[in-house]
Amino acid sequence: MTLAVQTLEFDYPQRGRVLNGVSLRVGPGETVAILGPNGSGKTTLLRCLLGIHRSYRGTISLDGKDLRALPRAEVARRIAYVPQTTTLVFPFTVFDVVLMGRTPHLKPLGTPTRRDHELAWHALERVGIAHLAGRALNEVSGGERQLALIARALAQQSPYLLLDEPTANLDFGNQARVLEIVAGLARDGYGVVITTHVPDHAFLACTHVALLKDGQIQAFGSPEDVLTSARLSALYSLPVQVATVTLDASAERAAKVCIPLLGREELPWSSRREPSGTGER
Ligand SMILES: Nc1ncnc2c1ncn2[C@@H]1O[C@H](COP(=O)(O)OP(=O)(O)OP(=O)(O)O)[C@@H](O)[C@H]1O
Repeated sequence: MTLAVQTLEFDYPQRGRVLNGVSLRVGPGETVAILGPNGSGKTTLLRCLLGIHRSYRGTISLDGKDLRALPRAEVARRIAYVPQTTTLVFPFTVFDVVLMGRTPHLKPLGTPTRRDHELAWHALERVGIAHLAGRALNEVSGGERQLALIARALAQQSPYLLLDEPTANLDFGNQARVLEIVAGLARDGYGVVITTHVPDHAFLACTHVALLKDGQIQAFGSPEDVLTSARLSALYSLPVQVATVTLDASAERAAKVCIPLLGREELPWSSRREPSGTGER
């Protein structure tokens, strides 16, 4: 049971090669963060994984089957997608939009059942916006809309979820809540892929991380192994320090944080740097 990408290449006709030799995989209980600069190919990769871009070379297999050989409805039942933004022409309510997540499970011309309604409510409650159910999606804030789109994907109950910058429009608290949801989904056995511009989020919520630059994977593995100062500095072309911050006086609880140095010699707050060769990455 995996969503596996092997030596993927993709070209846009006017742009040329955008993905080059990309390989990675996500299985149940795993969350892969794709990190990379603007324009490195993250959204294009997600679009290939969703079967939207089909003219790629290489292979994408979904639970052992070639993605391109699967009917679109089957792909939709197995992979849910949370886009960066959505604008709706019609004034659908938040609840309507979440209920649309059940569409791949409906019979042709079928209408949602009571169970579908229950699953939509459950998804709204899980992301903490049940109180917005009756509001028009176009009239809630950008962050609330993002949470509604995540709820729609949860209602879809697909074993794989792809989220394109799920924390982009969210305030600090909602970013943490979404990361908690993402980590919880993996614990519940989903396979999750997120794109993000925040390396710290990979430390906080992901089991794996893939670094993508100019359409090529620079490294793939656990955040602990992959997110080093050297790799992040090369990825973003600026000095980045990965530091370990202790969370209590006994230093038993610690977290890794990624800090762009912005020309500073010293880090801006007290932190425990790991010995050279292990933490000083
Ligand atoms: N429809 C398209 N036609 C032609 N070129 C495109 C198209 N969509 C994206 N590109 C180009 O492909 C490259 C990768 O774009 P993509 O959106 O996948 O990057 P990204 O890593 O998701 O970027 P960002 O972090 O800014 O969202 C960019 O150079 C972009 O300009």
